[in-house]
Amino acid sequence: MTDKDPSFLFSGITFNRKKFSGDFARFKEKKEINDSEETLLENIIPEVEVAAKPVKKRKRKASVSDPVEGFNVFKNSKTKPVLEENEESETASQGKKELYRQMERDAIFRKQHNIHTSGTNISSPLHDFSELRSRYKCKPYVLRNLAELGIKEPTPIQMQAIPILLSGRECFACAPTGSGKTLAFVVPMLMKLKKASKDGIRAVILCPTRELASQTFRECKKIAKGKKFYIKLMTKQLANTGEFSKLPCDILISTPLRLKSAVNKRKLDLSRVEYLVLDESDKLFDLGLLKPVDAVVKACSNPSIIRSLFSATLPDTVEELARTIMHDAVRVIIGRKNSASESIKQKLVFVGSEEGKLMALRQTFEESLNPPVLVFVQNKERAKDLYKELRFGDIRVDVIHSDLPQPQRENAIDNFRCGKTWVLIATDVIARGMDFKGVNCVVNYDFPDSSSAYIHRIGRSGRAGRSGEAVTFYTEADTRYLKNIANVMKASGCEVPEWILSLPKLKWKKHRPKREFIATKPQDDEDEEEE
Ligand SMILES: Nc1ncnc2c1ncn2[C@@H]1O[C@H](COP(=O)(O)OP(=O)(O)OP(=O)(O)O)[C@@H](O)[C@H]1O
Repeated sequence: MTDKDPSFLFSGITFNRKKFSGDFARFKEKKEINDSEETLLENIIPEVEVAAKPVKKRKRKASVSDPVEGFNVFKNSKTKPVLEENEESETASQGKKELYRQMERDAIFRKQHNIHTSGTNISSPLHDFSELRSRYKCKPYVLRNLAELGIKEPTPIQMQAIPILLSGRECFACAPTGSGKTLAFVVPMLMKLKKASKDGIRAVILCPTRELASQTFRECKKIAKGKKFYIKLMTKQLANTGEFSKLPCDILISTPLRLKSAVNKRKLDLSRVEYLVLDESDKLFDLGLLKPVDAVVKACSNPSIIRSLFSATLPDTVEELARTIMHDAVRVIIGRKNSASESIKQKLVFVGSEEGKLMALRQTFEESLNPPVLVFVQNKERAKDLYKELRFGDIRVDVIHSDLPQPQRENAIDNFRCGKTWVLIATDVIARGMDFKGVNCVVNYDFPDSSSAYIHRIGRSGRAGRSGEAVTFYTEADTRYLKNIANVMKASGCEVPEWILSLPKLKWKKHRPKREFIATKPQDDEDEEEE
């Protein structure tokens, strides 16, 4: 990027200050708050949360007005109303008392649902979807569609993220895999957009993979059913030939690369976008995708845009980066940050060497194969190799990786979804966000390259309150990295052998060792045959 074309994520946006003087003043004020790190940390991050940066914990005395976790956030907040009864009129003081009571009720409710928030003046959580109507005048079609999909009660992330987004606040949210994050941003987006319009693109959802983008597209359509919204998926064809200037589009769902290329090459205008969602945000902020994401964020230049970030894993580095682009954002964490879903039974299996894996997998399938099963490997070559080994057996097996043409990738997903395929061999291309109903078991044939990869992979099972199982093979070479996975397992309530927990702590970047070929016959035999 040139100096004239500064990175948005790192340098901030430049816009016409005169034209948007009102908005600029608003941002300037917030920027000043953000500039003071102490103010930010003191006011936004409550002591109960894992702070983005190490902060000295201030000792605080318990008081009667400080009954539950979370409530203190408001007490410490600089924007909080201060009760000074002598100076206040009776009515105003009554109003404030009621406000505090409401805050206290909210804090109790959040505690019951494991919702942790930080930020000031956070909207009360939803107890029930019917509140969308009573509190926010939601149109009946949303409630009707939710009911038709069998969705009765909001999940904790929906309870809190929906009212935050409806109140016009930015938000970064971290909630376990399969906990309903998609609807947590789709529902408020549709409600805020109100009705279809032909005035350019109004909302963008960025997803790291095409499969996830098309799944999110379908989810949006389901919730918008009966209402004539223009919801578009950025397909290859649309990116290459679409008439963007005439395209009516309320919500555009895309991967970053396709969207960036449409913006650059075909002059797609994102300057009117009012809502931007970065789904699987930590993946989007990975080095490989950061540039196109940055370009898209920059192209969405509307100063009143509301951005939100969602993921099941939110590393501190991503949070720090996110803070540089967000304005007065509310942070919502469900349960513990960066933890696996508690409904998954997790197991580690020692297989000795690479050769041992194939035997272990075959044995596992012989003993009990309870489809649908997902088997994750380290890369596409290994996915192809493992598929070759398994495809002639009795098991209905298929494979998905990024070398396959798009229609074949879609077929693999569809066949797995409808039960035609029992075992799907996959690379991490489908490790995030994909919602396969009722995956019974995830096998990590190859050890995941990070603890967040582990959390996302195994999170393809145990979704929406269902139970699931995850088996992770490890070899001698993987042993050094066991502890990180074991910590995730322990935090989600699984038993882990003590010796693993006492292994030395290792700073883990990416564990992607060169692995031997997957083959039934040892490589030496094959060489002999060739000779
Ligand atoms: N309130 C609800 N009640 C019941 N089921 C729900 C509810 N909200 C969403 N679901 C269902 O839960 C499943 C998982 O939802 P979703 O894919 O949004 O999870 P997620 O949190 O985004 O997971 P991931 O982190 O893996 O992307 C979906 O099948 C969805 O339809």
